[in-house]
Amino acid sequence: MHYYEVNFDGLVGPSHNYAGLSFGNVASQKNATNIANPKQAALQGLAKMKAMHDEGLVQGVFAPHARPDLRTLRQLGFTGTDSYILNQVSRQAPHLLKACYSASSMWTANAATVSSSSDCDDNKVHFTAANLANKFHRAIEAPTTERLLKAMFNNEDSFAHHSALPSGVHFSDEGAANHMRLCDTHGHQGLNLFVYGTSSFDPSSPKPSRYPARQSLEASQAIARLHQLSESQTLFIQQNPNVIDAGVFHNDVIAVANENVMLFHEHAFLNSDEVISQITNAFQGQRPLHLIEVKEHHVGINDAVGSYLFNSQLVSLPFGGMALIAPSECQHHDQVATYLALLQQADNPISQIHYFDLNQSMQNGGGPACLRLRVPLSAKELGAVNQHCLFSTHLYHSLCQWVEKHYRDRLTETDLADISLLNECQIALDELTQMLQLGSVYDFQRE
Ligand SMILES: N=C(N)NCCC[C@H](NC(=O)CCC(=O)O)C(=O)O
Repeated sequence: MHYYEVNFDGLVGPSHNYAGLSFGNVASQKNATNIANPKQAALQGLAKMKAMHDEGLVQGVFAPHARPDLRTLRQLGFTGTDSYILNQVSRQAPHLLKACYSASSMWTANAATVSSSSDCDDNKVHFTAANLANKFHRAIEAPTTERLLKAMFNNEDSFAHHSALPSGVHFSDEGAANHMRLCDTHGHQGLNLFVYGTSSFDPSSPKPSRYPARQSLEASQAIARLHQLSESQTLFIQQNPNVIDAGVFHNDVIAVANENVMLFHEHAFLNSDEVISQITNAFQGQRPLHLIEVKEHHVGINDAVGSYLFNSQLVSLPFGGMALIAPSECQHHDQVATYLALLQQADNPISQIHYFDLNQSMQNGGGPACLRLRVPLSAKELGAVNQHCLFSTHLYHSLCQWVEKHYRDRLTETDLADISLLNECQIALDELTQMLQLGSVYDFQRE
């Protein structure tokens, strides 16, 4: 049966802003005081989805979360009307208002870990929503993510949903951003690579010293168990703590894989030579494995973090070959652009490189690969997906009109206390859930 890799891109929410919330994510901290343009951010994301769809790939849309997260603010002791809560929190705890207003759910590579039915014992596609325990503004995402996933993949014969792992740092889990899969084609058994920052239970495990490790080994192990993955086809690989300290807060900032190709930086993993031989030995595919290592003298770690080269999407094209979907920052970085030109010429399946302007998301540390959740699906499973969440030219036009109608083109911290922003967000999202036929997934629709 034919299999597809469907990319479900996070639609940028109407409250997209820069709040400096992610310690260890260099871009988020650097741009903390920038003025955001939510309208442009959403349109940039939609342009990428449209281009992927036009390439002949199957593309999906992942709805944003409702912000501000009033349920969390009430849980933290704020009471009264919505407008009173906004007033109180903006005076007493502006950092909480920023956290509860973040549009961070746009980075759907962190929404969940997904396993192909070809890899799971029960032949279902498995989803575990990420608890995102390391950052408060992201740790509040899991309940809505779970609801959205169930509304999009609403079929018990094909899909198995798991709740987020226990909250707290021990099982800190950041989803698919730390998972790669190597295989012949999407429908074949894959080799699952879980990349973690450190172990929470083994004090001797190496750790970064400056920035936090956001993925724990024990979280990755729990997901492999929940998803019924074969032990021989699952590897747990430790990230190099030094690159975490250089701003590589997720593996997808330093490595990307698709089918039989993995593009990675020479410093991505701890004990890299050993990791490479483990991967080579465990890979069961028939096609040649292309492990493309980018050397420091070609692209230094800081240039990789600055350009987000490895946060490109690597996709198989319908008529053969692969395309690298890179942020335009790579095109404007001399050394990286030179490297990519060489990569395209070299003997490997990467035949095309496309650049996208995702600058609004990039300024918060979210490149092309952060903005999408990959879901490998057989033709039958694809038929079981909520079809209203699959991209089409018609949906593209409807979503662009919806963005034009509801989104602001300027948002700063002071706007967050304004009740009219809250109302605008709720009206927009209510309309969106009807367009995507998601049902009442948001708290404000359920109260
Ligand atoms: N690499 C992947 N897969 N995802 C990128 C996530 C970026 C996100 N940035 C933020 O949450 C910044 C929000 C702010 O500062 O306003 C984060 O650090 O979790």
